[in-house]
Amino acid sequence: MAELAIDRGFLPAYAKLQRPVQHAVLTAIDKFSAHTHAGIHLEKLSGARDPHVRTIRIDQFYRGVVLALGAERYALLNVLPHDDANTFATRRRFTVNQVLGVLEVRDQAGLDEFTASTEPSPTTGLFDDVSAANFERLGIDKELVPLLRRISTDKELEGLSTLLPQVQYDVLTGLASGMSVPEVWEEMAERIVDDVNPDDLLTAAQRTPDRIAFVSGPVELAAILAHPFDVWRTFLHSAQRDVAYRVTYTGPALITGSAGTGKTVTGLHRAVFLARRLPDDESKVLLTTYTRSLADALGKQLRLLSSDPAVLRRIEVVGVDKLAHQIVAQRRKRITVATDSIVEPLWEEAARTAPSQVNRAGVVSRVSPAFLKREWEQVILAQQLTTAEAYRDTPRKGRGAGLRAAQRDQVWAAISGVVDKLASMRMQTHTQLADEAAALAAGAPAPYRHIVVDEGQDLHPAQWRLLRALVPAGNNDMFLLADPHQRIYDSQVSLARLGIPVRGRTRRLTVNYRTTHEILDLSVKVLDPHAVVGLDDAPDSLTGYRSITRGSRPELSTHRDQNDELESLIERVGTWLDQGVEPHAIGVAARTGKLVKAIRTTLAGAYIPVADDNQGTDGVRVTTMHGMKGLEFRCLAVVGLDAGALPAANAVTSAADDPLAYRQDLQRERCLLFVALTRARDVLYLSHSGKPTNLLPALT
Ligand SMILES: Nc1ncnc2c1ncn2[C@@H]1O[C@H](COP(=O)(O)OP(=O)(O)OP(=O)(O)O)[C@@H](O)[C@H]1O
Repeated sequence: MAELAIDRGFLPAYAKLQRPVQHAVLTAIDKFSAHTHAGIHLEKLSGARDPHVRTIRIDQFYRGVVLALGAERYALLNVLPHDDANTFATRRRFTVNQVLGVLEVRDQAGLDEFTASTEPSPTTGLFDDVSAANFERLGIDKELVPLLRRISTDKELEGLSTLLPQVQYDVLTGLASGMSVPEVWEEMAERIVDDVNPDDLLTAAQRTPDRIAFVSGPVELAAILAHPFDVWRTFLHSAQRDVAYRVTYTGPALITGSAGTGKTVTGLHRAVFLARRLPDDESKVLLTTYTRSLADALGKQLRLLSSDPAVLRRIEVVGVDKLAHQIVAQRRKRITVATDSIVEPLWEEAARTAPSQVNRAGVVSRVSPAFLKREWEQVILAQQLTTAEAYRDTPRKGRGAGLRAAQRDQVWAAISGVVDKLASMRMQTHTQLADEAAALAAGAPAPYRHIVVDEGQDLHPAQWRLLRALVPAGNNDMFLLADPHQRIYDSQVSLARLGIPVRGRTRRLTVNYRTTHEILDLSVKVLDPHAVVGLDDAPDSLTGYRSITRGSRPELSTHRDQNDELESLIERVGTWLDQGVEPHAIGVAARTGKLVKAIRTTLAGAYIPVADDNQGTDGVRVTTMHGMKGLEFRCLAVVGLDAGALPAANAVTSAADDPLAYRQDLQRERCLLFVALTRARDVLYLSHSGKPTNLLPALT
């Protein structure tokens, strides 16, 4: 019986078809599976670049393009109107990558045209440093090398993006983005195979799950086609697949990768993979993340990925704060969480009444509320210090200028005042709850078999201690996803010191699936060029971080005052809506809650629907840059990018008071802007009134 596999490119093509054509496609697929080879009308094409390509009738206007893999197996590549299908089919050639043994497709006619229209580079070529032998080692075809020698700019290379086989293009963009040959090779190393047979397309296709899905039957096919836009459900990038589907990690694994590299997607696949392998008892996977709204989003995506009740029953999705709350609630009924609006005034009062300090240079300064709060969370709670003596002796790594013993006593007294007040009000912050929950969990049997953590870069040590206590140490215990470039709170965590050793089990994802090249280029320039330190205590660089799509350049709009700026925002959002962008696919971000409020009122006043979680209404999402974490939008406006607002004055220590803290605070503000900008998929609009922030690079 003939068997049909689905190519990745077929899904977006299917999504665009009218319902009756989609229906005809399903009928054709059904017939295909029911017939033997002899019974299927597969048409060979004259002039085809590849003898294995065929077309198949869908209806009187549409044809499917099919690749014969051998042994009565076929892959459905595309469905197009008759003439377009023929053009698509005749231009393409299918080969086997000489190093990875995977199936490759190239637009051979396009490559021929490109070669004919490109002059040899008169200046330095983009790949002058890469020898022919190294190209071969990285799986680049010999026949392509003369063409590559003609490429001298990123833009020219990009002209090849739709023509070259994807894996070879990935290698070339890696090299062009500054990765060395060994670094690119390292990324491929685990996937290299020895016995590549260039004529065996079937084996090659079976090795290419990021392109070709062999479908077990009509049920699986229907599940894939039910959400054709969510390609990630079926086709993971090979690097994502490698980490998500590895059978055994001999302990905690850390997956890093900057914004949009598919960490969440990879974590979801891992959770489902682990759940499927659990024995049929009460064993569970915990899938957790930083906030409740992120956990809700994870839950929704999880249900998109798997509808199997047995799998869903075994995966518990819950935000880490709620988790802590639940655990403490099992012990005592009355828990009152001290929210920011309760705690902030306490810190302000403590800072106002604390004695002023004199630093080593003799400069007198007052402690700020933010300093006290961070000192409590990042030193005292992080290290579980309970006495002034313990605090006096403790290292304050990463916390800026040193404090002498007398100063530490003053700081301790100020902080204790706040902690005592909270206790007298019988209230606890989320971090305190996590600390208590961690202690409770450590004394009880671990309830989960596996834990998957998304957005790990912002978790507090107390939250890590809690998670550590909830799963027994061993194979596949913890699967952690984090990006230190998106750290927007203060937690500087060393996993090793928290009993979560990831050495030898860290992997990095580098391909951004969300954001266009143009948006990513701008976003990366916002970050400090110095490498940041990851949760594994190692420097985390952005080498090789790249996008696979192109789009329009981000636009910076300048205004004389805020009213004018908001008027333009209304116009811009209105244009997006008129263009058919759905309200929920539009985001607006600002640095402060105050500006967010003003924007909401302005948009609502212009009859633009604004999302409101409290009321459960859908619409354009307007939120602070902090609230943007983990989200994404087709069109995004980031407004209020004024020098006076970003970096936010109250979030940055003065450089004169403490140069190290100043640098850290500035870095956090950069990360925050980076998080906001990288939420955009296709279009990014920026605006300011007054002097623009200097965190933003010049836009040309
Ligand atoms: N293999 C894939 N195929 C198609 N789309 C993908 C793939 N992997 C990720 N994506 C898409 O790219 C976008 C970013 O993915 P995801 O949110 O998982 O990245 P992330 O690394 O968690 O991002 P961030 O850290 O910025 O929140 C999503 O729209 C996702 O659906």
